[in-house]
Amino acid sequence: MADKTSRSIRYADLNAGDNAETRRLIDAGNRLADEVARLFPSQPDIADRHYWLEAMINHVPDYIYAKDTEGRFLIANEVTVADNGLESLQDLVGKTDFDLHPHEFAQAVAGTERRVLETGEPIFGIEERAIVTKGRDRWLMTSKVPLRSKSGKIIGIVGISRDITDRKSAERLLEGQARLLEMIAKGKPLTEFFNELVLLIEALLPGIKGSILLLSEDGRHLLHGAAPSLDRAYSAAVHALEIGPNAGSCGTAAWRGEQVIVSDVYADPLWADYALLLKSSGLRSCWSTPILSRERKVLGTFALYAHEVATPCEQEQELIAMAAHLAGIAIERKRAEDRISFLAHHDALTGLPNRVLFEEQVDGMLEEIRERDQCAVLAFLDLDNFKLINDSLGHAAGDELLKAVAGRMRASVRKADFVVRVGGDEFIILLNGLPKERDIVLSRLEDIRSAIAMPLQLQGRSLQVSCSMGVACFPNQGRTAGELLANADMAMYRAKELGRDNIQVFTEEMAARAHERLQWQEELREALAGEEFLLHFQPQMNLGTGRIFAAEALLRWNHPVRGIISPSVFIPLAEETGLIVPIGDWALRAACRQLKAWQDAGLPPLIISVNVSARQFRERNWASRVAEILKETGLEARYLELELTESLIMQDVPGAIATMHALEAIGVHLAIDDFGTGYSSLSALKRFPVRRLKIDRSFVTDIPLDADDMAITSAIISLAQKLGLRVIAEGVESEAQVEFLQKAGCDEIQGYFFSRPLSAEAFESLLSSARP
Ligand SMILES: Nc1nc2c(ncn2[C@@H]2O[C@H](COP(=O)(O)O[C@H]3[C@@H](O)[C@H](n4cnc5c(=O)[nH]c(N)nc54)O[C@@H]3COP(=O)(O)O)[C@@H](O)[C@H]2O)c(=O)[nH]1
Repeated sequence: MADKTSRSIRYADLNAGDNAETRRLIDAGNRLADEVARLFPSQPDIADRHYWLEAMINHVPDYIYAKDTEGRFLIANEVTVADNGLESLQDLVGKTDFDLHPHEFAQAVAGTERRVLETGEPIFGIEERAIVTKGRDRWLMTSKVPLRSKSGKIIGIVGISRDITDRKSAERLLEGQARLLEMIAKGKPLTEFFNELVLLIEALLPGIKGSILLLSEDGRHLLHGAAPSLDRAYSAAVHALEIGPNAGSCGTAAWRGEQVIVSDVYADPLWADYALLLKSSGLRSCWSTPILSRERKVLGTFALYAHEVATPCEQEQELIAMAAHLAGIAIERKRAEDRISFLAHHDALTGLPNRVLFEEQVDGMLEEIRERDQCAVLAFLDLDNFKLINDSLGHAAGDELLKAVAGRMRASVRKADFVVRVGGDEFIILLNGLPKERDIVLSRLEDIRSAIAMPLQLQGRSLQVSCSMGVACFPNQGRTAGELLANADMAMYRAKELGRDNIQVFTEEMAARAHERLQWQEELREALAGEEFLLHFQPQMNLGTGRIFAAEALLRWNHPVRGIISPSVFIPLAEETGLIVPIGDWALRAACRQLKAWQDAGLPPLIISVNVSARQFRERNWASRVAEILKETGLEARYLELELTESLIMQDVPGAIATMHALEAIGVHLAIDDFGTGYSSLSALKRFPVRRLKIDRSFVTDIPLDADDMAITSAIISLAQKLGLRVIAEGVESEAQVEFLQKAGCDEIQGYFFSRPLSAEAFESLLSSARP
């Protein structure tokens, strides 16, 4: 039983039996009872009270102290003594903060205390920095009150300070993280971000130094990222370090893809080749952690260096993990941004800069060239017949061709030159810093053209592609990028006009022609709106019966000032602008309406033949448009024949065949115009649902003088006969030609020999007079 007669409650006599656990409890209880009796005697005296007080303040983990009016320590608890690096209270008493701490810090403390002494007002809960615990920088939350004598006179201050370093660190970490995340969100440069990150970790782990290294694109080397506090010479020596199984902490961490802790670089074999590099910095241990992507690919390393032989504690490991994670996010984000920016400024297929990048940089480049008083050349380049290759070999082959050509262009120019893919098969080349001699400039461009024209293998075939180039020189033929581009474009247009596969340098004459072309285009638009177009009709005659069986509708432009204009002048312009589509529709509608009117007027039955341009024919659902026009005009489809040129069909044979079948289904007849000029193969010809071949005028013109033309014409006629097609010769002007054609077995003729194209009224009279 417990002894309740004294203040000391003892359990000494309690019988614990054989139970060891119970024995231990009884012993602990007795020890506690002895301690309580010692601390709280039944009759405490002054000395006891003093002792209690001292025991109490020594149990408190906060710093408690009193100082006189001169800032000298009078008394302090044990933790204050110890954390100031002293053995006993006697060592502290009489000393001031100036004796213990750096001047700047002591002055700040003295200032606060002076305020308390002078005002007599206490100060509660201020935050102040302190250097305690063997020189470690701490944060304290301090309250100071005046110390008064019994008479109420202020004789010093009493202070109590709580170490809030951990809380401050957590706050600083949070603030730092927020700042870093903001930097990522704002897309700040990576070096700036890395420096901030390393400095934050260094601030949280005093004495520790950090570094970030980035894995090179080839994945073999580590490149300098940031090391704001490390020796520059060391950072320089580490830059481009090859990663490997024994390449220090960082090289090995990047190689293994896992953390490598080297507590003593002088003793660890991983550092055998590198420890000397650290010698002058006094660093001893290095802990490196790989920075990983979301797919856990190594992007770089985050390393901490300490001056002692050490391994990271739990808190340090947490900070390392956080830093490596944030660095990973920043790197990935930057790479994604770079990729987006690259895609926005480059052509995805060829990797060449695109027009956006060109426009962003060209003015700056021209400015530099101007400052250096040099010349430059801007070439606008277009591949010849690219569409034909694309359509005949397919888009994949077209893409391959573009990539190959882009590579050849890039390889033919210097690094400082600019090769841009504008779109499709169009490119811009800007050659910098050239001499003024025209011959040298042209020979450089000829080299590029030759490089492009070298044979290349595409889908197992050997191909050669030519290009047309228009050139404008800076500064004489354009002082701004816009002027140069416009002038080079005009020169390129001229190169195309001259049969492609050549280079043309801009001249003022080209500008004048272009200006004129623009004016024509504008007038064409007005012509369509102002109903300035009309049709003439040229009869087609059956050689066997001598009867007019058809009329070809031929477009004319009745210009208010220039008078009647031939379609050979305006059709190419209309093709270029796309105006040929509405103009062609107009011609088709007008031709159908006219024939229907003649039919209604009781004229002999006739076929109306209408020319179709490539652009019109490629229009989506063009066949349905033809059907609509027939419906609208009331003409039966069987009276309409559409003339498609051979070259139009050959641009896209499968597409053309599909549209031809759609037209055939409506009931419209088809003829191949200009036959013999478009290289259609016999096998292709067999697949075209056409009724008539029209021998091109160029073969008829020199009959009967040219034996070759006669041979070709005969061959076309017999080919048509074998394929069961009717054949008509155009451009027939003489009796000799008629005789030859008749003998060769040609079915029909059209030409000035019989009649020139006539106005509707004149044609109507001709038809009426030819009535049987
Ligand atoms: N897409 C469209 N093209 C059209 C349309 N209307 C005409 N055209 C094409 O314009 C080219 C020039 O036509 P045009 O100046 O009318 O010349 C035609 C005849 O006048 C000419 N011809 C006829 N007989 C003779 C001749 O004996 N000698 C000679 N020197 N020329 C002659 O040939 C032109 C008809 O050619 P074709 O169409 O190939 O039968 C011309 O390419 C027209 O096709 C239109 O509405 N849409």
